[in-house]
Amino acid sequence: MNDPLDQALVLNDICKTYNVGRPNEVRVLHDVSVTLDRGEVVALVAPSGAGKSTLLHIAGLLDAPDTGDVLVNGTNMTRLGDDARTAARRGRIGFIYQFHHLLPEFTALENIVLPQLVNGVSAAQARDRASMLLDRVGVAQRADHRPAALSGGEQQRVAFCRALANAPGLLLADEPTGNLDPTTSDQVFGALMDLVRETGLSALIATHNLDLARRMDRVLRLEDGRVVG
Ligand SMILES: Nc1ncnc2c1ncn2[C@@H]1O[C@H](COP(=O)(O)OP(=O)(O)OP(=O)(O)O)[C@@H](O)[C@H]1O
Repeated sequence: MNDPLDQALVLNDICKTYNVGRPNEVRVLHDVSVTLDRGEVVALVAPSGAGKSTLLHIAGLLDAPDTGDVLVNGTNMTRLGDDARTAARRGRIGFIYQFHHLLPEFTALENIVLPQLVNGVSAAQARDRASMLLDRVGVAQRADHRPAALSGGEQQRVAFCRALANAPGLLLADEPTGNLDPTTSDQVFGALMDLVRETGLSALIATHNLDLARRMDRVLRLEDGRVVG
């Protein structure tokens, strides 16, 4: 039996239904179980509407399952109160969306500094880490630009850095390059994978792009709210 501490993420028999008891009830996830070992990078491939975003939100503690358990680094998050769950989300999990969601009034650097300040890191340390991350993804020269002055690929690279700002053990990404043209998507995805591998992160990355999926350790398929392989 595996040591639970070797598992970055365990989803056990997750069920989720929206609008329970109403005519528009949608059963989205049916007994979904997923395990990610530490350092493993897994692609989540699913047709539109299959429940991929719902699953990522539950794994990222942004939404709660109706039944089932979510364990991050061996800690059962479903049993925690709201404050402890928020702290765990901030410190242990990085999230990347299809759209960057950077704060428009702050520079690239400041967007990566802010989540660290919220997590209690000193301003000097936070700036050092933000600079280091921007350098790793090749946008150090854009540190003082606001998001509107960056290209789509640069914005998404900055969003990767923000997700890694607090050195989480687990990265969750929902179509992280889905908003970019194919060439840029390929380059930006390469930068993300380099960063993930260098930092030894575990990651669950949803994508419709099978070429990108093949660059990960394993592909998990979700259909009609069930894991099919
Ligand atoms: N808050 C909600 N209330 C009601 N139904 C919802 C809600 N969120 C999602 N759904 C429904 O649940 C199903 C799964 O949605 P989800 O967003 O998880 O799919 P997805 O696989 O990520 O799709 P896509 O690839 O198109 O983003 C869809 O039928 C959707 O309409």
